[in-house]
Amino acid sequence: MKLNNDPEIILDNVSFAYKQRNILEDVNLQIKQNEFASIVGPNGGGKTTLLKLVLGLIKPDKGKISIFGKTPDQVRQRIGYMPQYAHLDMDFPANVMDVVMMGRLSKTTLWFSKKDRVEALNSIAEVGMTDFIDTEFNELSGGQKQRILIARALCSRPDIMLLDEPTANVDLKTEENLFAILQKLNSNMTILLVSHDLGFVSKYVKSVICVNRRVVIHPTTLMDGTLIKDIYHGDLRMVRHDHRCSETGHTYD
Ligand SMILES: Nc1ncnc2c1ncn2[C@@H]1O[C@H](COP(=O)(O)OP(=O)(O)OP(=O)(O)O)[C@@H](O)[C@H]1O
Repeated sequence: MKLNNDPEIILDNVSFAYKQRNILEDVNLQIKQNEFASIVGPNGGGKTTLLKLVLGLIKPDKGKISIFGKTPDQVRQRIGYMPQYAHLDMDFPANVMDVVMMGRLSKTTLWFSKKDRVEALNSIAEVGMTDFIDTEFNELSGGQKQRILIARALCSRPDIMLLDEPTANVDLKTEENLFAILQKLNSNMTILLVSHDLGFVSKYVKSVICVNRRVVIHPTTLMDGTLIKDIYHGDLRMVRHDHRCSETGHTYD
């Protein structure tokens, strides 16, 4: 696979406000192909808002967003999205296959093709859930639901995957399994993932985007200490914070 060194996602001086309340201000961000970045920051800091801007669900008040050199709307089909689990209303009967097939719905056709079904089955296999194809979504455990939601985002075969807290409410073992799935996918797609953890992230994460009205990108440092591994039960990377992320923005020590 040939890597393109030009940034895939560019946010150029982007600001966004809800009802005149500034949520994101002067955001400059460049994400390259095959990046695996974790988006961290305090509650209400603007992480989901950042994902929605990249998806084109909301538009910047100021500045420009370019993805593969186009607007988010123009490349929407190339982006997979897994929304925050807590925001998902799945209070209707649907089995695993139905839920994953929703990821193949397009604006142009109202029916599914054989290819749609094959892609859905492949995505379910990729997250290790083939045995659950006919199971009701609501009967799955939290971790199994998260896997199926990843499969739903995956089955449109996106070049970029946006995931909003995919490991919320799952135990550490399940979290590790989900990250292992994402690492495999990262070999041919760019991954941006909102995470609740501020100090440590999975060893697969290459950089950390810190969002608190303003946005700063950090490198990650591989942890090889057994103590941290014992405490967190997994291989982790530490976020190198050489500044403070505060309400008023980012100040350097
Ligand atoms: N549709 C909306 N209308 C008005 N305000 C909104 C709307 N959606 C989000 N907000 C506000 O924008 C701010 C940023 O919200 P956002 O969901 O981006 O934060 P977040 O960093 O993802 O938070 P969390 O960690 O709690 O999920 C919050 O103060 C929130 O109340």
